[in-house]
Amino acid sequence: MRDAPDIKICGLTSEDAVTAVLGGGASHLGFIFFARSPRHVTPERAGTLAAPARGRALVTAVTVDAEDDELDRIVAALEPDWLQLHGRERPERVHTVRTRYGLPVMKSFSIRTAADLAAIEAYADVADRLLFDAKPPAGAELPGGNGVSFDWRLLSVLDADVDYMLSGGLDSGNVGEALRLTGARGIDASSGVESAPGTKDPARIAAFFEAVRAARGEPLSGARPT
Ligand SMILES: O=C(O)c1ccccc1N[C@@H]1O[C@H](COP(=O)(O)O)[C@@H](O)[C@H]1O
Repeated sequence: MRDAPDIKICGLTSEDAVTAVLGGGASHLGFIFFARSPRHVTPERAGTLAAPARGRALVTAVTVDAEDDELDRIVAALEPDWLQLHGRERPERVHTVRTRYGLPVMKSFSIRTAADLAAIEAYADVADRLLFDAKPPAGAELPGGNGVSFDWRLLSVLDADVDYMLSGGLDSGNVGEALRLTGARGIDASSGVESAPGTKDPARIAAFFEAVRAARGEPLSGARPT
């Protein structure tokens, strides 16, 4: 059996959500720094929310084409373990960010067709991990967090050693299929575990973790030994 996937729950804005995500066994927590997002938090608020995660899960700062001064503030206040670059950052910029902060960088790619995967080659030496998200729908305000999926079978052309997280519209109803169809070493969910944009739902979070366990044939947390 494949190793258990990393599980990142992104866009956390409340203590209750952080508790639910840590209780489920997440490997990564994500905080969004993008003013137009309903999940946007200040660096200071993210730092407070992240406190219980230290030593239990990796804290990820999600930014979109952020300049150095914004990244400086985020890194100082949050002390993230990872930086997720979810904009149009070129390979040179990814390299600069990684070097400036000495942190691992996850670079996102917007996927709709097979041709969209061509972009990843240029990032092979500068990104520590890739993240595949669906291309935002026309007119979308956000570059991510839109709750839409892409055709996961497109990823079958990737070499087995490509380390990526899969995101885009994942929820408890489809994550099992996503794991079955892809070689994702990590999965990332945001709007699929919310009751409304920006409001994480502890029951949906718990259902997401249960669905991952079920897909892997692991005992469910509610199951009692007989
Ligand atoms: O969630 C947001 O609001 C967001 C804003 C700006 C950049 C990225 C954002 N979210 C990322 O989008 C993907 C997929 O989210 P979803 O599950 O489809 O809602 C995830 O990696 C988030 O980190």
